[in-house]
Amino acid sequence: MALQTNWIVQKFGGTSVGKFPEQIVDEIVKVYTTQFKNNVAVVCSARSSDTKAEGTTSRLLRACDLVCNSDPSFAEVLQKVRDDHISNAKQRISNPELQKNLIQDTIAELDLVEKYLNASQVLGEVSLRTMDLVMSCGEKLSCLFMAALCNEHGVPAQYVDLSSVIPHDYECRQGTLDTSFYTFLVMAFKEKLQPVLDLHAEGKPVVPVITGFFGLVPMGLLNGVGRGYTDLCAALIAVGLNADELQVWKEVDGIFTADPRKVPQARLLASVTPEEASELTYYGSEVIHPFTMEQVIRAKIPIRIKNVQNPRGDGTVIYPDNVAKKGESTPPHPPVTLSNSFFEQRRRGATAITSKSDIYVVSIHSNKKTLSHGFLAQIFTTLDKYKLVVDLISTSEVHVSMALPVPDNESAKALKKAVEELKKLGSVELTKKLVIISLVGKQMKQFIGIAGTMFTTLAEQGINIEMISQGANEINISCVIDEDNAIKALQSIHSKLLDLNSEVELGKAVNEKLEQIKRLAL
Ligand SMILES: Nc1ncnc2c1ncn2[C@@H]1O[C@H](COP(=O)(O)OP(=O)(O)O)[C@@H](O)[C@H]1O
Ligand SMILES: N[C@@H](CC(=O)OP(=O)(O)O)C(=O)O
Repeated sequence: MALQTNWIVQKFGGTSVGKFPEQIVDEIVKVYTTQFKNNVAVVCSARSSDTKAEGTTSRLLRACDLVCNSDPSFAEVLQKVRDDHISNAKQRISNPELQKNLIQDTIAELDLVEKYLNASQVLGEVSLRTMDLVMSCGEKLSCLFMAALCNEHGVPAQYVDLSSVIPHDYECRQGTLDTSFYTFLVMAFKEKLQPVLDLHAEGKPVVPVITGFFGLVPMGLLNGVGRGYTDLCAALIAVGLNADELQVWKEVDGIFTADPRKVPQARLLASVTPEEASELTYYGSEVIHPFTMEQVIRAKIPIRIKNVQNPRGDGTVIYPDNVAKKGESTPPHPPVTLSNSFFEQRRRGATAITSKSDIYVVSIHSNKKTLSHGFLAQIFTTLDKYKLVVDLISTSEVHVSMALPVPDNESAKALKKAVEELKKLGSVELTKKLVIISLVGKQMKQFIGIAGTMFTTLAEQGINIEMISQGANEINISCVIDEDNAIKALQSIHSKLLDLNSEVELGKAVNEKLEQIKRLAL
């Protein structure tokens, strides 16, 4: 039935490569290649030995910032990256030949970065292109190391560098990240992987260890895609290889009904739809880069989120609930071919709850009697000028409230300037230290009273609501509250709408109907 290629793409994040490289090789890559007989392609992000904020990509970007400010201490930051990678190589690679080559390659890559940054210092600027070149070093070093570790541990592996797949003149020809660009990338990746595919065809399988950095993107990778770009890279490789599954390995068992660090009762979800995964990521639960989904879903490739520290766990599958599986031309026709898990999925009202911190609310009260035409346009032009994005908005006749993420000093300064300009339109009120609480679920629109329960629960807890908004796609109900109440809000709403018992009660009537259909189908 299904057109299986036996290829599985496994993406490992920076902290996993930093903390658990041996487990990745021995308990994951080796198990999938030798025990499950899969063809495995590995994609890695830049190493973070502890947190992402202190990881290699963050350090390389900090070095770029220092150069921009004519601060020569960028060399010290680069030295940290150098020391970290060399000591890691010495500690973890014992084969003298492999270790020597790894250290040589590591030094060569970092020397190159130093050259770029020295030149930038002379020029007094770091161009987007240079920033991408510098950033690519993180994934190169990480993959050089992981390829060496695989070989040392008896898994034949080959380093594959995608950092130069985009031709220099590409920007002139295209300029945006559109479907044609993605199609081009998929073809370019396939070409780059052809030698590996040839080895497989000759019966000499080798695991490609592929840089999660994929070249000098039009507008720069940070501008165009943002941090977390390796997820997208892995997705495009999965499409290129027509993989059976894209596995995104993290340090959490999968997607939970809430952040398990904040809500101890949170449950692991067997599956979520791509829309739900996107909303959860956007509203604070860093699950997967949102651009990833579109690519693999088009190619009907399921994404599975799994835990590096618990490789035998099932994880969470991200897959549309209305699309046929790979190899099937149409979706499975209900109810006969539907599995139990499908029914399980149908039962719930809300799927998960998430919170996004560092939110400010800007409220503008127009000085005209009614909203004049152009009022909203003026507001958004001002916000756009200062590169500020709006997460939620609610309007009344003469009033507009907007929730904006202000995660750093730079955006706080930009907002201050924007507020000064907005004062020309009316009175402006700014409220800080807020969070957005979002309830996400594709089935929510079929349930009456979920929003009611959410807001009554907050009222019962004595939590004041600054702003309410329901996403136009009806899979998200959000509100803004004081940040001090975030955990209380998450836990109390979870207990009313997402704990196993509450869910059973809420969905009782629907469940009975589904059981009836199921019985009829058997
Ligand atoms: N709904 C959720 N399900 C799972 N994890 C979540 C959720 N919301 C927030 N998180 C948090 O997201 C983090 C993602 O895991 P991690 O492997 O650390 O990410 P990365 O690989 O991107 O660095 C976890 O620390 C987890 O606590
Ligand atoms: N190194 C990049 C790419 C990435 O995807 O990272 P991670 O997979 O660790 O989120 C970053 O930090 O943005």
